[in-house]
Amino acid sequence: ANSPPPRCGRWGGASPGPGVPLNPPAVGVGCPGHVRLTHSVPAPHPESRSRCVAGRAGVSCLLRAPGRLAPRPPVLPCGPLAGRAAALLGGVAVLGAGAALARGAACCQEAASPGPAPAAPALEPDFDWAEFWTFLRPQLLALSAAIVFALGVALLNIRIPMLLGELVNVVARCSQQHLGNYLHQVRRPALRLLLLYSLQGLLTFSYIVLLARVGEQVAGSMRKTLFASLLRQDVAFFDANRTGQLVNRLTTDIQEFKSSFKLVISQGLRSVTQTVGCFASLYLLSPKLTGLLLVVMPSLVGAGALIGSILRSLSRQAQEQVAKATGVADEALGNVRTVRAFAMEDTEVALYCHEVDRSSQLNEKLGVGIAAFQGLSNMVLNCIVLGTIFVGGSLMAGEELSPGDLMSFMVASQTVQSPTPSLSLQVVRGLSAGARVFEFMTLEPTVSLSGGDQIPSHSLLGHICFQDVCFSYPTRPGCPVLRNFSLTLPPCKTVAIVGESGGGKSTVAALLERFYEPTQGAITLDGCELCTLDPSWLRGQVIGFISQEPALFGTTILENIRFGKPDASDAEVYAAAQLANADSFIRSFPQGYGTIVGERGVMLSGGQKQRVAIARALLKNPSVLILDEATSALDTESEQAVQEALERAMAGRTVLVIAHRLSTIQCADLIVVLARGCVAEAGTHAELLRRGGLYAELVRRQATEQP
Ligand SMILES: Nc1ncnc2c1ncn2[C@@H]1O[C@H](COP(=O)(O)OP(=O)(O)OP(=O)(O)O)[C@@H](O)[C@H]1O
Repeated sequence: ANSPPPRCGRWGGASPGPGVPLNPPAVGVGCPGHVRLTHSVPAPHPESRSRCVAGRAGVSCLLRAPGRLAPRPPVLPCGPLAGRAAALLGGVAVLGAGAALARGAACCQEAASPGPAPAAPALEPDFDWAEFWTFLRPQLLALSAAIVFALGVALLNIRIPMLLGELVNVVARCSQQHLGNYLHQVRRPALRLLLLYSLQGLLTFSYIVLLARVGEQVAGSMRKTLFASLLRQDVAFFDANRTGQLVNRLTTDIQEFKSSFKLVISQGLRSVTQTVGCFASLYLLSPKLTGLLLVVMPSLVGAGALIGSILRSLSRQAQEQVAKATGVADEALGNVRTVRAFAMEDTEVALYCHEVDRSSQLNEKLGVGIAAFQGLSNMVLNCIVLGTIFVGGSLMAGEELSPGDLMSFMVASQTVQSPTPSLSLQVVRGLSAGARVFEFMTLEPTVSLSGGDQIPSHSLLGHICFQDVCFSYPTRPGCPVLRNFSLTLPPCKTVAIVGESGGGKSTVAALLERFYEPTQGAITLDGCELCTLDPSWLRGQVIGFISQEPALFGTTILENIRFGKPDASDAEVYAAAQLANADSFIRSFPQGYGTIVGERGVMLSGGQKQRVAIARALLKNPSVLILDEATSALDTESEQAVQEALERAMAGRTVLVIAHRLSTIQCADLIVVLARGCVAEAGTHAELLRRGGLYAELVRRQATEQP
């Protein structure tokens, strides 16, 4: 009855409406002087209040701490089939045949087992064999040895049924002819069998160890390369892909690929060798019985392939549904404070139950399919065993076949049939998982992380110009956010951008950080176009960015501050913290700078987090500082501490302030009102008030909204 609300668009931002560009001239200020920001009007803008709740949930943060999901335990290849021969001696060939299919069924079941949310791309990417080869090549020696050992096991599996037949013949002869020296007669074939079993055990141990090593090395390198590749991608890439999907590629997909790879080498190679070898042995044992098998086998394999493809598709649907359910849980748990704040626990539980129920239905359907497949296969395989005994018995009666040959035939024919169903399913799953991993591994970002010119620190002024910049987000190419936007930020001056929500203020900061490239126009730093400058130098040494919702990592305060400059000494960290007004509160903690801040800094207050973030930004001593609504999420008391820190931090730097609370930017050298993607008004606070335009209207509105 309580059908849950659709999830799409829950966190979606409003798209900008069509705007009329005003095309104002480029604006700037020239008078030098120290700037102090005041905070005389503490009343928050209503938008700021709403951000205070949503922002804490991490919805609008620019930086996110990477999620960590524990990988599933590795799946070892299935064991050899040698035990089956002994079982057959006791006349339980039926169970042996069923066991092989049960493994196939188990693989299907595992396929549908819960895991982290997988990616759901519209089109399945192709598997990149060339890329795969680069990971495999360093492991070639170990892999070759593993293959040789696995082939050795396969050859022994062909040979063992023959020896079993010989042993049965000896046993039959002894019992028929009542030979007294039974032990003497069976000793030789039994010892040979024992030797082969031992060798088979040793080879099996060796190839599994080697394959585990190769699998881990390949998977490890793939994980490292994929992670490095993901971190290199453009910010737009992260707009388009959910974190859960990306983490899934790093964990589940690589795990799946590794399991399939190992299974293909261990079982696939063995089964091909065994099938060819066993058919040859079967033909030598009895051409007539082999002919019978050849008539039945193709139809069995065909039917198996058909049912297998239906099961695979069901398995994929079930896996996607499980991922959907996991996604709902992931989102709710990740935003638990927002869920709590809105008393949405029951709705979230209902939503999760809905997805889990659908997943259970699909998995039950899959279970029915697997059961039918297994039941039918068991019946057919047992009929083959029965047919073999029936036809073989009549051949034995005509003395065309010995009991030992019949035994060998039955064991060898089971070896041929066993590995097929689970393997084909696993190969398909492994290839699609591998294709998803390689898809992002080979993706090249449009802006590389490093490379380009650097301005020597002694001549760096921090003079920034936006010249007729037009911009649309790559995920919304038809919606222009900035239209012929022009602005100059003179060195060591503070320029504030104000305007309606969604007007493009944060976008200006994102372009300056080169998170995105302008669609048209240019941005220059001291006359050099940003696109010619080294992005890692620009972000690492020139620009300090402090956002409304600072993203901290779940480690110590010291390490969080040092994130701004990894080679900074402890003394430098303490100095930055003092400048950021953070040193005293950090030292008041029992562990001081060694205090763990919790996931995304959850164990610190908003104001404390912000001051740690300011210290982190100041540690690199940036020439340009961007403050993106840095105090709007704070209460008056915290704001005061942060504001003091910011004022100290701004001295002697070019500063771009994005503000909602107009009270905080009254002393800026230049205030720019952004409307519909371009500069609608520009001037000092006093000038703009005198003009009585948009800015004056904003000030008036904020004043009346004060409690
Ligand atoms: N990553 C993104 N992908 C697509 N569109 C975006 C993205 N970020 C912002 N937008 C859109 O761009 C427009 C400008 O957003 P921006 O965040 O720059 O506005 P703003 O003036 O800073 O707003 P606010 O004051 O509410 O923070 C909005 O319509 C928003 O929906």
